[in-house]
Amino acid sequence: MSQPASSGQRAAGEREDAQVARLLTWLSATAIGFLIGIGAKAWFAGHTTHAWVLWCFIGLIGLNMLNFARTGNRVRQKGGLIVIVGLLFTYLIASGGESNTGPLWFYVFPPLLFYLTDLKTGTAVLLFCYLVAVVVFQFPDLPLVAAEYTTDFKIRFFATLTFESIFCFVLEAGRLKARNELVALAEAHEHAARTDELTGLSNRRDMHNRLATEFSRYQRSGHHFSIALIDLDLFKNINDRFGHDAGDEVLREFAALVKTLIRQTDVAARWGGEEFLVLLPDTSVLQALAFAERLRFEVAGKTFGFRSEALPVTISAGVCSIAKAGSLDDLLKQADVNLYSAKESGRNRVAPRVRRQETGPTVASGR
Ligand SMILES: Nc1nc2c(ncn2[C@@H]2O[C@H](COP(=O)(O)OP(=O)(O)OP(=O)(O)O)[C@@H](O)[C@H]2O)c(=O)[nH]1
Repeated sequence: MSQPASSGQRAAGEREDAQVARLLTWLSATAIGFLIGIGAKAWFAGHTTHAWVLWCFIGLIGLNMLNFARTGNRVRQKGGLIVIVGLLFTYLIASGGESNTGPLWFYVFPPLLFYLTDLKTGTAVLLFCYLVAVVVFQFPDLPLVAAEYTTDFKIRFFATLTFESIFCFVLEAGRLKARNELVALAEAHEHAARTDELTGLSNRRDMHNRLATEFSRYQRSGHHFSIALIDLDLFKNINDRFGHDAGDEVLREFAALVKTLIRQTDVAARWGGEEFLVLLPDTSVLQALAFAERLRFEVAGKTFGFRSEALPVTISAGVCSIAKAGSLDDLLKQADVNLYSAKESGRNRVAPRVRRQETGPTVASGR
């Protein structure tokens, strides 16, 4: 039986995606604002080259935003922003920025990095940036390196940055753990909301949703589907003679048997009490009758046991195809009428018009 992909996980992923998209836009816009301001300050202080370099970064961020608006590729947008910010910080460390305060901007990097990437990538990029910073600090004579820092500053810079990085790593790891636990919890709740506890099959609510989906598909594309409404015969007797636990065991065993007989695309649900409904997509009424008859035959031939007692179990089934019904309600009603007729004609049979055979499953005719 096919289960839909977890919507808990999907919803969490979509929410996070939208959140990251908002954050990226906000960050890019804020970075542009800062760069305009700091560039202007540098310009009026007479550091025109510094101002132009900062404004060039505005162009890069703008291009990155435009590229995202055009392609919608969020991964590339994230990667682009990280590379641009990394280059900007490298420039600020190498140039010293204004009054050698450039490296201070580096503190923005760790939280941004861990939020935008996973922990492994974030750590790897951060270590690479550390390496760049070490090279710039240790080799002030390198081309494009204009700043020199005191040993005291370097030690404090690395110590505080390392502390901040570890702190961000731990916080992000905690956030991810809590997020994963929440998603798992949401999934468990979602699963419980659509599953019958006793049999592990879909419950009535889930089946209603699946029927509605299948009906829309039928209306859209004309794909037929059928249903088989199945009821365990004289189930009350089993409860009365062998006890409620024995009855429960029969329901579980029957559900397990159904699971082995249906296709991946079929869905079996406990419709209520000792009644089950199987949804058979892309299945004609003849094929559905063949399935129901096979199930009936297997149940009649199977030994249901409870505490060394063999329990007499048979089923009756009413089958109907959407081709014979105008609506879902009508489909369910007709299946119910057919089930009733199967019961009326002596139980352990499939309706409509299936020839009873104890030697093997055979469908006499369809509707
Ligand atoms: N053990 C157990 N019994 C249940 C469960 N749900 C419903 N039942 C029992 O199923 C029985 C259904 O009995 P009836 O509706 O009289 O039907 P039946 O005995 O199967 O007779 P027919 O349907 O006419 O063949 C009742 O005794 C319910 O208590 C369940 O979850 N576990």
